[in-house]
Amino acid sequence: MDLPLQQVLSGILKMTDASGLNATEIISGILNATSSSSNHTEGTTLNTSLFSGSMPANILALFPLLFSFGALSGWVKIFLIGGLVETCRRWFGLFYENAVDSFYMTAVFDEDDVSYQWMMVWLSTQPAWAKIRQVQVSTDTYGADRTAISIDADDDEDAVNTRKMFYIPTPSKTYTLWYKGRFLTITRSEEQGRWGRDSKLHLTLTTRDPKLLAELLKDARRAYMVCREDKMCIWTSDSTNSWRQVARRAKRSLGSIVLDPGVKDTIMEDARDFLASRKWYNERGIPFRRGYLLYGAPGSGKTSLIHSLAGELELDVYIISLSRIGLDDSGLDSLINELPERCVALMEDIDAAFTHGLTRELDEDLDEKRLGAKDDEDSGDEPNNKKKGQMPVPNASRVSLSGLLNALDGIGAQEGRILFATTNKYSSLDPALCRPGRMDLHIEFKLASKYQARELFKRFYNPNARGEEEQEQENRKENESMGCEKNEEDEKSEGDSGYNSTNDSSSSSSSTLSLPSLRSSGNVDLPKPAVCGAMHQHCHMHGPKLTKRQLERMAEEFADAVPEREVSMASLQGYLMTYKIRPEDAVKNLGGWIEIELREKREKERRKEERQKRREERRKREPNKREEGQSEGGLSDTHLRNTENPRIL
Ligand SMILES: Nc1ncnc2c1ncn2[C@@H]1O[C@H](COP(=O)(O)OP(=O)(O)OP(=O)(O)O)[C@@H](O)[C@H]1O
Repeated sequence: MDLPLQQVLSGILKMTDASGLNATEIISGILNATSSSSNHTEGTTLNTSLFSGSMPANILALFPLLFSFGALSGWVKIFLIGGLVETCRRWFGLFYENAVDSFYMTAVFDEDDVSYQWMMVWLSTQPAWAKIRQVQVSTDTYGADRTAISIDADDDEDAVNTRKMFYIPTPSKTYTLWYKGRFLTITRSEEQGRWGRDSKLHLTLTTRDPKLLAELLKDARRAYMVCREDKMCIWTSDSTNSWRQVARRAKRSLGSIVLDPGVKDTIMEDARDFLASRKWYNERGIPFRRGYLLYGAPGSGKTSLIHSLAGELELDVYIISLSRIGLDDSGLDSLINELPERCVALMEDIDAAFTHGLTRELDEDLDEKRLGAKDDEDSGDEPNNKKKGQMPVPNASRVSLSGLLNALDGIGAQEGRILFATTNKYSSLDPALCRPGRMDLHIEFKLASKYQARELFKRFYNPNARGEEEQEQENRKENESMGCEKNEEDEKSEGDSGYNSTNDSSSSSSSTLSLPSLRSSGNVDLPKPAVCGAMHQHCHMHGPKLTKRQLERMAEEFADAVPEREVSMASLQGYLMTYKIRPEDAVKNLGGWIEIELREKREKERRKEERQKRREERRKREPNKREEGQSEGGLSDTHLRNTENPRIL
């Protein structure tokens, strides 16, 4: 008989002694049962012998024992003792864990959360991090210029031309640091998540004081804000309807956007006032949300202004692309619900989602192609682009108007967000979309005025100059606070145009001209847009330094030649780009350029009118056919003036 069997039998003997049963009988029964197999298999275990071959009859003898009263009490004792031991073990484990935990604070940071980025940036500011010996190299900036240690820190030229590289914690490795005299460990883990690899940071801080962790988080947030203070983050939604940071841009100064006097200030003040009025809204039970509708001519600065305002208000921009393939009502709803509390949500070309789900340009192209094909058909000619002309318009967006309306002010719509929507087709928007509560402030952007042209010129050749509006404001403030007028010297110090100014401090007050590296021949052909690329190579060169008076004079001449509300600010800027360092030529050649622009514009308008006429005629011929491209969402042609009281600037 092998050892395990002996142990079992002796155990049974002990148990039965206590219960007074005949143990010998039981044992002999078991021995009989095992004898047949153990005879020819030395060392067979109890299990194999009991359940092999012809034994079932003998094994049955065990059952009366197992269920007999005396044996049962033995089993109960075993269970009780076992249970007691296990409970003690668990209690001890729990106690030990709690005892140990009371000396630590732990926190987990998920990669999707911005706090993960705070920690990564904070880590990079730690002197100990510079000495680490095992790292992962990454080109991800985690929303700030510096996460972990930048390898390119001393090699700026290289870093400008290529993507920067960073040291980040290796997954599963634990790093130890000190924070305010406390021991801190950081471990980064990577797991396969539902949509790809999920990264987490696990932090353990040896302290019993929860405030220390809060302090660390505050420090981390501060480090992050300092790191990105002149930057703003752009977020878009991915195919899973989650927000992803896609870019980090330098903030654009509000002064670089030239609008008619008062417009910028009105929007800025309104937005600032809104952000500071949470309590006011709560007290009155008004949803704490604000919507701005920027409409008007293309290239008039709508998008630029939004980005600039967001930068000024230190808010990130969340772009909601209504025409994104795969986005439907529920996706839009969840996107809007997931917006952070303080942010700028941007819906560009809000009309496009309900017409074709395509960009305006593509719309017009397709319209033209379709009409071209149709006209060819009408005239009996074989259309060259018949296939293209008959190309079905892909309707990528599945967002309905009611879905958008619900998402904008439904129960789940995020509080504290500022919504900016832009459109070039104001009149085609549904009044419900534009009503106060959804779009509270409507701002029209027109083609360039003479005032804008003049300010743009000044800005272009002296980016550091303050605009007329800013200057006036500043003067007003100064006069108010000091009660004195600006002296002559101050005036002079602004004499330098600053255009391509060097670091030489003397230059800031000088009013001399530095020789332009590239002089125009005086009679330059108007460069076509294609030439712009070639001109770029000169942008690092120095242009003339203009005195304030020269700049004013040129700007005035420039503005005189720009017809009121005929060309866009974007095209004016494009024109100036071809004269980056030749302001005089820009003024001289403007007349010719304007002529061409106006001719092209008239031509476009004429074509548009013709198209419109053809459409009308077709409609008359086929009255029952719904006009192509009209959306299912059914945007109303009713003009907004019928809506409640939107504030229109
Ligand atoms: N008012 C302006 N002041 C300064 N720059 C302007 C202004 N308007 C347009 N620009 C310049 O023109 C370019 C295009 O401007 P932006 O994209 O903001 O126009 P938009 O009105 O949003 O056009 P769209 O309606 O086609 O989207 C930008 O590079 C911007 O610098």
